[in-house]
Amino acid sequence: MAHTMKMLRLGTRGSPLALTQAGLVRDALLAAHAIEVEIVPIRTTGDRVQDRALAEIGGKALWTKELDRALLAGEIDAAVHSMKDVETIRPPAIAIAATLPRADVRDRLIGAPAIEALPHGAAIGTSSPRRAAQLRRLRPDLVPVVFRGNVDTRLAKLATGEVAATLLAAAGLERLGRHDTGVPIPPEVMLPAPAQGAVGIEARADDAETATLLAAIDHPPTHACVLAERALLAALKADCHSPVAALATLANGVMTLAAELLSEDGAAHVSGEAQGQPGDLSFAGDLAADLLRRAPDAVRKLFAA
Ligand SMILES: NCc1[nH]cc(CCC(=O)O)c1CC(=O)O
Repeated sequence: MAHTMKMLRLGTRGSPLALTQAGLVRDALLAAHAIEVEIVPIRTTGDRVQDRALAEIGGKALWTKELDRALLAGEIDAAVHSMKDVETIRPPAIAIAATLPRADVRDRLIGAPAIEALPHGAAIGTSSPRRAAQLRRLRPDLVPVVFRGNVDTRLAKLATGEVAATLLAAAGLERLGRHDTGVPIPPEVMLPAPAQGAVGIEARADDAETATLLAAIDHPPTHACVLAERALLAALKADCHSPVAALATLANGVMTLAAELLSEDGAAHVSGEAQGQPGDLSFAGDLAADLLRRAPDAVRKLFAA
């Protein structure tokens, strides 16, 4: 053999969804380059701790810490993430090198045909402060209960009748082949989490070779929208445990960023929208400041602490 092909080691969490997403990244890389790709599953804190609400653990970097360590130690060349689980502030030595095209951004309700159709006082399985607050804004009688585990675990728990319904991201359900599970909730009714539906690939900031390989599979519109949603989070000093929703969309080169902040019980909320150019995300920070200015106290105290 004259040549050994370049081998790119791709770190990922080990859940079925994470492995599926890593497979999408591998397939895209193999289609773009004559390289080999090895998928390296890594167990994260978030995978180990299944019995408490993540927000309760209060831990940071639940899904990324171990992958960050492996990346910085050179055990892997890149890490695949659901971007909505990635901390707002990343280590300076790690860069978001690419994002795949975004999937369906909506949440799906599973267990009832519509939020209005849920029985009075129904228990809804979710550990997402955003989903719990949005549900209670629409239906203050509903009772969110802690619901953890990967997508299959949650669907199995729902089947036991422990809760009347649950909400899951359409993106994850689609990627797992569950095309008929649940009904999509329009973003006008329930704005999704920042970066929902976007798969990102991170690499070491000083690794130019990997950056070049990943640039070939980047989807710039998705990348720009994810950066805008993350810029809003940064300006709010929020993270994936904050009751905040945000969605950026691009049309004719103009980006529109919609956002909503809620109190934990959804009784207080504020929402707004801003437009700008994808090359200058200052409008995201301006929107954050405007929302905080207009927010009721019960909302403001959760942000920009
Ligand atoms: N927090 C868990 C998580 N992280 C990413 C997804 C789904 C895929 C995505 O939104 O990109 C999910 C499950 C869910 O919210 O239903």
